[in-house]
This record gives sequence, structure tokens and C-alpha cells, in this order.
Amino acid sequence: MIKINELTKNFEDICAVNHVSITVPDGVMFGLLGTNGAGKSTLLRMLAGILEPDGGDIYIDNEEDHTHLTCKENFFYLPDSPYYFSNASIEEMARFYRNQYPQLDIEAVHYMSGALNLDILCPLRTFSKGMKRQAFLLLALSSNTKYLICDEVFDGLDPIITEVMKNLIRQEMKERELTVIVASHRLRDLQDICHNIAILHRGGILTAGELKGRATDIHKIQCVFEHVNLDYLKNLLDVMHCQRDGYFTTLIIRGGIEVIMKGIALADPVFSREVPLTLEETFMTVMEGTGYDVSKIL
Ligand SMILES: Nc1ncnc2c1ncn2[C@@H]1O[C@H](COP(=O)(O)OP(=O)(O)OP(=O)(O)O)[C@@H](O)[C@H]1O
Repeated sequence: MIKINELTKNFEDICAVNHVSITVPDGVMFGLLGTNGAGKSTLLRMLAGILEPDGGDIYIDNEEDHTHLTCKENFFYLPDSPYYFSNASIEEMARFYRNQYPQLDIEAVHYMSGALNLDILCPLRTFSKGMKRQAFLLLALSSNTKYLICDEVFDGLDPIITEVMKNLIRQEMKERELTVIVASHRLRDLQDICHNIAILHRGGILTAGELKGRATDIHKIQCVFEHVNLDYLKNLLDVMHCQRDGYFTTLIIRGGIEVIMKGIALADPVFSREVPLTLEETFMTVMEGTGYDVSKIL
């Protein structure tokens, strides 16, 4: 388990990460979402031990000093543009990574490269962007680390390979409790694989919680009213977004679901029910709440 407590990083007068606290349970995929410049990469780089925090603590499996060698063996950090030697192939990179990750499974590298139709001996510089991403993801998964930290994970992958990679990651999470922390803007790709998310903005956390549970405390309620009094509802509940479409009124509301449903019942609906909120809707609603111009994102 990773526990981040009040983590802070400044670059001169920019506060890139501002007192962020997050807990990442074992065996899950944790998605870090946020606008450009929100602080996602900086947070990941501190987790990977590349950047020194200015404040706060990182506990890995209850150990505070995660720069310790045994901890490093448990971390694979995959940056947005991974480094490789000029003529290196997948096989050479596997041998290089084996110095840091003695548990790296060379057979798995061969198997996955074959399954993905990647030439294991071909220089990586001749690969397309998506092929390079596949190569580094398979190297990362074969390294058998407990934690995989990715700055963008499915970027550049076509829809079929994205599904293949998701399945490989799911398998590793299930079989050996691999924990993946990923910063990404590809919300649709994260929707069905992330267990937990945190939305960052200007270095701080806007919301965090389980994606499928109700821990984010944002709910989407579809209602039909004979006579709707939106002002009444807005006074009663923290209505973040409201859309009317024919008979239907769709409300996105922050708060506990029981309180929300009781509040809606007071407005005397003909019909009301909670419907699932997509990751995009969660993100847009949270960002709208900060006054962010969401049209910049879409
Ligand atoms: N090495 C650096 N020197 C100075 N400022 C930096 C440095 N790295 C990041 N920053 C600043 O810190 C803030 C957070 O940057 P970061 O790269 O963590 O954002 P991000 O959420 O990953 O953004 P994006 O989605 O665009 O990749 C930005 O304002 C950025 O300009």
C-alpha cells in the first residue's frame, strides 16, 4: 500500500504539488486525472524517487524511506517518453532493466513481444510511437515489480491493442496484486479499468475516491417532476450541474446519496433514480465547479 501524506513540491514560485494526501490500496489501478500543469507528473516523479519532495511523506508498505534499494526493485516508472539507448532493441532493454529488476522475466518478454508482433531484436528507434509504448509496457509488466507508475499508459495505442494491454494489466493485478498508478487524460480508457481516482488541479486534490463505489461523493440522479422547482433543490442540495431534456431532469449533486435522495423526495418527483456517472462526467463536473472552462478540454 502507498500512503502519501501532505506531499508538496515547489519549482521556484510555482507550487506544482500542494499538500497532497492519497492512499493507494494494493492490487488496484489508481488514475490521476487533471488539467495540463495540474501536477500529475511531478507527483509521479516524487513517487518514483526521481524528484525530492519539499514537504510531506511517502510510505510504501508502511516504510517511510522508499528510496531504499529494496523499494526501488518494487517500482517501475514508465515516463511519457521513456529513454532507450540509440540502437537498443527490446531484448537489449530487457537485459538492461534486469540489472535493476533481477526478477524480470525474459521469457515473458519474448512471449508478449511475439503475441504483439513486435520484433524483439529490431532497434526501438525504428518503432512507431504506439509500438514503442507497447514495447515499454511489456518490459514494465515483465519486470514483475509490485508497483507500476505510468505517465500516460495507453497513449498512442490503437483501440485493439489498448484492450489487449488492459487485459494484460488486469491479469497481473489479479494474479500478483500489481498496483498501477497512472496519470492520464484518456478518461474513456480509464473508465473500465481504474478502481480509484484522484482529480488534481493547480497542485491540489479536488476529489478522490473509488470509481465504482460512491466514495467520490458525486451522484447523477435522473428525475421526472410534474412541477420542478430547481431553486428549491439548489437551496437544499449541492447541485453541481442540471440539465433538462423533455420530461427528464438530470442532476449531478455532491453529497451523501441518502441525503440527496431524501432532498429530491421533498421536491415531489414523479420518478427519480441514481444512474451511473461516467469518468468524463465526474471530471467535467468537478472542473466546472472550479470555474475551469471545460470547453478547452473537449
Ligand atoms: N522541472 C520543472 N521546472 C519548473 N517548473 C516545472 C518543472 N516541472 C514541472 N513544472 C511546473 O509544475 C507544474 C506541474 O507540472 P506537471 O508536469 O506535474 O503537470 P501535469 O499535470 O503532469 O501536466 P500535463 O497534463 O500537461 O502533463 C506546471 O506548472 C509546470 O510548469
